[in-house]
Parts: sequence; C-alpha cells; structure tokens
Amino acid sequence: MANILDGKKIAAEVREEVKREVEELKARGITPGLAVILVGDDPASQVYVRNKHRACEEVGIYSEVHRLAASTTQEEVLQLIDQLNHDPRIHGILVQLPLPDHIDEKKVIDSIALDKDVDGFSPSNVGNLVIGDKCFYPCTPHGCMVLLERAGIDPKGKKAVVVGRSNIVGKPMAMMLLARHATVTICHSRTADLAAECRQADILVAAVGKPELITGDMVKEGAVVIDVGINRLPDGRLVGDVHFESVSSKASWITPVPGGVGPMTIAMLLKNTVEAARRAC
Ligand SMILES: Nc1nc(=O)c2c([nH]1)NC[C@@H]1CN(c3ccc(C(=O)N[C@@H](CCC(=O)O)C(=O)O)cc3)C=[N+]21
Repeated sequence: MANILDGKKIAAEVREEVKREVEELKARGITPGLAVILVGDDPASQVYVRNKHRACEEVGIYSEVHRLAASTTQEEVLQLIDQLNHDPRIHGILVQLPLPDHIDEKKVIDSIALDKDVDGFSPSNVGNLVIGDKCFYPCTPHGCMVLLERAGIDPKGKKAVVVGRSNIVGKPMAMMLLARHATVTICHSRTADLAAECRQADILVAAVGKPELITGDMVKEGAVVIDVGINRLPDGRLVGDVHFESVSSKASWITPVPGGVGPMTIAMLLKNTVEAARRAC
C-alpha cells in the first residue's frame, strides 16, 4: 500500500512558513499584496477565487478581488491590469482562467508586469523557466515539486513521466523535473502506447483532466504518483486523473484528490506573492 502524500497537511505547513515571512516583511513596513481578477460568473472559478482570498487573509497578505461582469471588454481588463501594474500596494496579479471567449487570454496574460506575474504564465516568465533564470514557478507544478521534496524524493537520475502537455501544468512540470536532473518524458493524446510509457516512470505526474485515466496496470511497482487532475463526475464525486484504488496498491507514494495537489497550488500562490513583495523592496 502506498504512502499518502498529504497535500492538505504540507500546504498548511507551507502556509505557516508564509505567515512568518509576511510578519517579517510587515515589520519592515511592507505588506505583500495580491490582486485577483475574475471575469464572468463561472461557479467553479468563484469558489477558487474565494479560497485564494481567504488563504491570503489567513497569512496576512493584502488581497483585493476584482469581479468583472462577463460582458467586460478586453480593453477594460487591460486597463485594470495597467492600473495594477503601477499600484505599489500590489505585488502579484492573477487573472483567473478561463476567460470568456471574447477576451484574448494571451494578450491579457502578456500585459501583466513580469515582476508581478505570480502565476508564472507570461511568455517571458516561461522563457526564464526554460533557460533556468530567475522566474516565478507556476503554482501547480511548483506545488508538485514541493510535495516530492517534503516526501524526501529526489528526482535526480529518475525517470519522470508527465502525462499532459498544457502550458500551465504539463510543460512547466517537465521543465522543473528536468532542472532537478530527472530524465523526462512528456505524454499526450497522440502518444502511441501510454501504458508502456507510464510503466517506465519512477515519478509519474498525471495532468490531463481525464477521470481515473491512469490505472494500476500502467504503474511500476514502487513509483511515486502525483495526481494533478480534479474531475467532477456526473454523480458529484471528485476524482483525479489517477484511479486511486488500483494505483495505490502499486505506488510507493500517491497524492489523493481532493487534498493533494489542489491545496498546494494555493499555498504556492501565497509563496510567490511574498517573493514578489520581497523582490519589490
Ligand atoms: N490564473 C489561474 N491560476 C490558477 O492557479 C488557476 C486558474 N487560473 N484557474 C483554475 C485553476 C484551478 N486551480 C485550483 C486551485 C486549488 C484547488 C484546490 O484547492 N482544490 C481542493 C478542493 C477541491 C474541491 O473541492 O473542488 C483539493 O484538491 O483538495 C483546485 C484547483 C487553480 N487554477
């Protein structure tokens, strides 16, 4: 039976550390500030944004949420970002994704000042990540790396397989594992034999958004399995991209859903915001 890589518990530890760092910054007269922009009324996004705001308050980060109507124009969003780029109280800016169809996501993300891009989604930040220069680590893959670290798992020399090639998880995840000297394979919907690739993995990261895609027969005995997926089934159940029951009998470590990568994502956002504030002074 696998050990549970408890994201909820580790995220709480990270939040405690962040809280102390915020206190130190406040003693020097700096209050870290985060602005979150939410366009439209997607119910899931509403919940996420509320959770982020609450997490900020809990650790003493100043947070403001800009809730904009679904009909807001791209120009209005860009104007707000420009204003926040110049606001000295704001060290981090996050635009909740997805945006409504009439708004160009690329244009919006690219307009965020590089030193306030706490999501780490802007092209320049991603470029710096690939090169290995100073950057913000995107929150979800960063959270996965911290989970590995806290479980005492060093990626060096290991075979890591990342399933999924999204810009916000799969690609940066692969780069971060590579930076830690793993041998990395990225799999996706056109991969010829997904199961065979997955069976090679010492570290397997599932980030495709397909409920319970990864089953026990696809996992090597003793592998470390990180499940980034959060899928709501028609019956209301929340499951990951990993079939927990069958995989947990093979893996040495496994993250649960919920309570795995999700809470880490928010904790890393707080960490990046504090880092942005520290760099600003
Ligand atoms: N600009 C931007 N940055 C993001 O980081 C971003 C985004 N847009 N859009 C949406 C996704 C999704 N996301 C999650 C964060 C926390 C949990 C989380 O804490 N989940 C809990 C509860 C899950 C539940 O009950 O729904 C858990 O897994 O235990 C989930 C998902 C951040 N995202």
